[in-house]
Amino acid sequence: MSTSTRLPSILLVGCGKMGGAMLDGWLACGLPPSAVIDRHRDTLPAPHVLVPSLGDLPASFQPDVIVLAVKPQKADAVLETLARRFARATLLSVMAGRSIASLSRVYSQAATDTAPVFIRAMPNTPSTLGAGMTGLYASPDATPEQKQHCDSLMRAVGQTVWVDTEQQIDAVTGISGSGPAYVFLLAELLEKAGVEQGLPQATARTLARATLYGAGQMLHSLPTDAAELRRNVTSPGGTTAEALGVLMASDAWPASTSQAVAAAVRRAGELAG
Ligand SMILES: NC(=O)C1=CN([C@@H]2O[C@H](COP(=O)(O)OP(=O)(O)OC[C@H]3O[C@@H](n4cnc5c(N)ncnc54)[C@H](O)[C@@H]3O)[C@@H](O)[C@H]2O)C=CC1
Ligand SMILES: O=C(O)[C@@H]1CCC=N1
Repeated sequence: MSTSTRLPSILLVGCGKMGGAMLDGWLACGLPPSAVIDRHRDTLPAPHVLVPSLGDLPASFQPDVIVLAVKPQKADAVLETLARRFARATLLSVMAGRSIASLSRVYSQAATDTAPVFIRAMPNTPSTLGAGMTGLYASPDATPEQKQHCDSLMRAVGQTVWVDTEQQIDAVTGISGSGPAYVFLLAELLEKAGVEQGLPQATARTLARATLYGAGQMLHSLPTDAAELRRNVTSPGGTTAEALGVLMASDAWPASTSQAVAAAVRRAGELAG
């Protein structure tokens, strides 16, 4: 997905699976001169700058937005060095769980006279193909321009929704942040079941992947409720009804999906810091 809005310049701290997925999308959308800090990233096209640590950044570099994409447990060391270099900054955190209160506390304790503004985003890895889904929450002191900068970054790699409370970002994490993993697990399990039913592995793999792709395309393109799309596949007395009788038993998918999402949300709360 491209965007006609000019993207802000960024300093991306952490370019692993999620940071890298977003960066791929931003580079494809004409990111203005920006910088990335990650020892494990090999290359970055000019005019962007790749450095192993903050101390290696050109002294004059001043990004519009600092994107935090390290593991939540690594955030404190990163924030302490950032606070000493960027007293006033817009920081977009994609870290699961870490609360704005905890991030602000670390920032303000690391240096005097800081005034950071934190915005939280919970993206997902389909961002690498421009098919991401990101939930955003801004601290009350964020300006419309700061929110617009962050929204345009995330819209450059997919869709965005803003939520009203910070707690809702944890729910977003349980649904769409972690959600691609649930779908990939379904692909694995369908492939395995196909092999159990006598199909060659490559055939089972193609069937599983193409089915998830086709069903995903229908969900994406049609306004129809998912329940109606499901009913359209389900002939009375037919094969799907038999399968759904197993999957829709109250102790099967309805229970396990709620429990799985609740477990993810609970873990996000534990990472708040
Ligand atoms: N992987 C996913 O699907 C999603 C991840 N997130 C969040 O994104 C963040 C990163 O997760 P992943 O990309 O999966 O982890 P990752 O381990 O793939 O990436 C983290 C990167 O941070 C780098 N790093 C570590 N310390 C650093 C430092 N001091 N300065 C600069 N770079 C440093 C590492 O070299 C690594 O490349 C996490 O906070 C996670 O909660 C959010 C949404 C989805
Ligand atoms: O597993 C995690 O903690 C991160 C956040 C959402 C997806 N991956």
